[in-house]
Amino acid sequence: MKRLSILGATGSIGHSVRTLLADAPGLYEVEAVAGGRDVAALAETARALNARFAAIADPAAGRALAEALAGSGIASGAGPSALIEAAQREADVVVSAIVGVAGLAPTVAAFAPGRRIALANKECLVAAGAFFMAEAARQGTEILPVDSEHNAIFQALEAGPRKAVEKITLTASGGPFRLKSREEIARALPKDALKHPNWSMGAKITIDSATLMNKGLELIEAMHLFALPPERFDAVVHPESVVHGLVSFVDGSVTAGLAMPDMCVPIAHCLAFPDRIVTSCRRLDLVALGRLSFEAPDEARFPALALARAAMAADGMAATILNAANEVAVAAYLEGRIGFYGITDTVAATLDRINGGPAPASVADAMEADAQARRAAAVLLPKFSAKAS
Ligand SMILES: NC(=O)C1=CN([C@@H]2O[C@H](COP(=O)(O)OP(=O)(O)OC[C@H]3O[C@@H](n4cnc5c(N)ncnc54)[C@H](OP(=O)(O)O)[C@@H]3O)[C@@H](O)[C@H]2O)C=CC1
Ligand SMILES: CC(=O)[C@@H](O)[C@H](O)COP(=O)(O)O
Ligand SMILES: [Mn+2]
Repeated sequence: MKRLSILGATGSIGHSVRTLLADAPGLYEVEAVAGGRDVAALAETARALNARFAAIADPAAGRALAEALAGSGIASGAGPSALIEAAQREADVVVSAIVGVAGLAPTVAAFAPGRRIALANKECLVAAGAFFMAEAARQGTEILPVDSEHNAIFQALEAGPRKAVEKITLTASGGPFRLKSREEIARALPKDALKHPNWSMGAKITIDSATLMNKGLELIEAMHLFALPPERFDAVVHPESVVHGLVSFVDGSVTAGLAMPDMCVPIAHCLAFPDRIVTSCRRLDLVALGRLSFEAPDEARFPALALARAAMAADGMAATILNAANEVAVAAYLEGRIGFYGITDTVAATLDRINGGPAPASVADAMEADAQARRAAAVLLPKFSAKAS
């Protein structure tokens, strides 16, 4: 039986992977699972999946994890070295689903000849995309996109040669504030921003969807995954989240990936590719849906898109800075320390403050730029504390 390891096993993506493993018993046995701080959830996951090894990022949680796994025969470890061990243990496929740039080092550590990375963590590609893709190719590691839009595009691209691709379009739900005024959005509380209209996801990506930064990050992610220049990528708002991505070819043909908004679908594709497995994922019923609608994103109410596009076009570490500042600002917003527009204000101010530099050529480069941006963003945050602009 093939082996699977799951980095970020206790999160939203991790749960969808569990659903699929239950749908397809006998497809994979689980080698390693890794999580951040939640010992009880990680121990429960490791036991349920009968994993051989469990790693927790919190260095102080090692003893608690070992105790929670006592009698199970599951080995465990804590801290950065344990995460690397989880990533490097023998496995055919590694699911990369840690949230944030924290996933970069373990994901790169998982690269190995002939191995597949089922990549959910988009921040890896935003922070260090050129290095990440080149290193995967150098090591003979296959990168398959789990992110719903990129997975749809990956499948749609099979319809023609890369040189015949005119444009790639990602869809955006528009988030919970699609129909709200700028004034209403400025007052939005985390509890409102966390109500995604279509997807149930972790907190960080859900806030990114509300600002539309998620789509900005995804444009950068797509540029690295599909190796086309920035101007070939576009985003369109599609409130139903049924069409996930489209590929326009030079002859006027357009291929698209459709599915109900259920991460089970792209994950199933990544786990089975090039085969297909029978799943319990939600099925698409066009008649029941009735209509699919599309509109242009409003970049005035959602400034994140323009910030991400500028970082995408700038060759260098702008996207690394953007990602780090966004992570800091989203955490501050969730803690009630800044207003909703404080997120994009912090990102813009951090990008203004740091004078660029070359694109990261290693994980260490990326983490150094990330740390520099976090320090700058932390200094800038108080400027936006009372200002629900
Ligand atoms: N959810 C979705 O539908 C989609 C998610 N993605 C991407 O997938 C990634 C995961 O998203 P999602 O599952 O929603 O996030 P969640 O917040 O639900 O889960 C995050 C996971 O990462 C772990 N984690 C957090 N911090 C660290 C750390 N410092 N070191 C190691 N592990 C850590 C968490 O552990 P713990 O539980 O202990 O905190 C948890 O297992 C993100 O990059 C997101 O953008 C992409 C497309 C769709
Ligand atoms: C499920 C998935 O892939 C998310 O990235 C999703 O796209 C978020 O929704 P938005 O389209 O609102 O950003
Ligand atoms: Mn997505």
